[in-house]
Amino acid sequence: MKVAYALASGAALVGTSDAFVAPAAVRSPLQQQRTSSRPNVVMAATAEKPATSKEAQAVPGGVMTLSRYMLDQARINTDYQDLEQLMGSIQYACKTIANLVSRAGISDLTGLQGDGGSVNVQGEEQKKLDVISNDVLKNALRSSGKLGVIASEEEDTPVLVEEAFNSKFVAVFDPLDGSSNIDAAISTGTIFGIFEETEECIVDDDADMDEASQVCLLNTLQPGGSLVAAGYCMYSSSTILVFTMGDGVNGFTLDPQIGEFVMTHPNIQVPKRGKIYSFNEANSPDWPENLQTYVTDLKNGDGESGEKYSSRYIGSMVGDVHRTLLYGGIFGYPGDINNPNGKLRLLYEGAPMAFICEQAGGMATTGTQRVMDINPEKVHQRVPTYLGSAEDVTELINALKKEKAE
Ligand SMILES: O=P(O)(O)OC[C@H]1O[C@](O)(COP(=O)(O)O)[C@@H](O)[C@@H]1O
Repeated sequence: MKVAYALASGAALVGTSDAFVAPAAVRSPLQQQRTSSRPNVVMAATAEKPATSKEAQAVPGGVMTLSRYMLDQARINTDYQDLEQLMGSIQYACKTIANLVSRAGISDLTGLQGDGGSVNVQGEEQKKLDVISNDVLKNALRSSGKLGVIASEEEDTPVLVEEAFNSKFVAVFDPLDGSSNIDAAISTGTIFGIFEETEECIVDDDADMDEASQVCLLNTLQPGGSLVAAGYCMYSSSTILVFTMGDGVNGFTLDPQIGEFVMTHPNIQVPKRGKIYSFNEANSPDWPENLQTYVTDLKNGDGESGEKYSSRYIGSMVGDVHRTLLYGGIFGYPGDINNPNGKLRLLYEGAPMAFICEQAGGMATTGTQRVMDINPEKVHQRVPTYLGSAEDVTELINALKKEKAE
């Protein structure tokens, strides 16, 4: 029996120190049974005394691999068994994409897809690796048998997974985020979000398939607050997979020697405040004046902390968010006079990253509301996104409330 549910928009933020926890009333069965499932080492970790990478890795008889971590979760809490299998497919896909990305220049995988290039539904030129990564992830997710519907940046519309009707999950993903950087071998990444399928998507044998598939396709349009898992895999000097299942955030580094993701970043906690801002300032002339003032103040040390901030911007959301989670500060892609909703896509960029950031003790906002509270209307809709340290994001929200120059 599956339970259809939706996150009550406007649910109050509970407890800023630890990651946001949806009020019990609106947590899915999978979300409700989470508290008791972290391995002791990670449980013992605190912001003050986080478990060292060595401690987190060291488990009886070897290292804490992602596979082992998920097996532990599924043993502790049977509701994780389906997610354990799904994460198996996701990590396989990320290892494959990591290998393709690292050999792109060697195996002629740089450059645009097809002769004369091809564009996706958003009019963006597709890189060869955009298309290949999309296929790798789609096939891996399909083979899990756990997915009914998938939505991808590289697919015009959500795709129904015929062979998995009566499945359990919906996956949304950006197979190769920051692909504009791929030919320069600068960090890129895969972003994914997992929702539970809603009741309406259970299809009886004699159901009208077209109607059913329409309903199922709509299943992808769920708010971030309904995510049951989200993560990213960064392809950079190391390949690091960071994810949450709604009870904290853990990071695993791909050890090429054993071909396994090994836990290296247990219980990631984003610092309460940072000293780095990360925006594409080339767009600043088109930004709202109060945002321009906010960034100028950070530069001059005229912000709340009185610290002079530094600027870092890779132009790959995964790279910029990963650094922000570890070092603190604020990353954003604001709306501006030309693009009121900015550039980042809500469903497979904004919402999954917001879930991870909140689970790590940070915040994620559009400037006026939690990114996680937005009910998507379109699969590829964009959303202004600011995320990072709680004190930095709060300062930004207050700055955006300020009227034109006082
Ligand atoms: O070049 P810009 O305009 O600063 O945009 C960079 C942003 O666009 C993105 O590359 C968009 O993602 P895709 O590469 O998946 O289309 C983000 O990763 C990044 O944060």
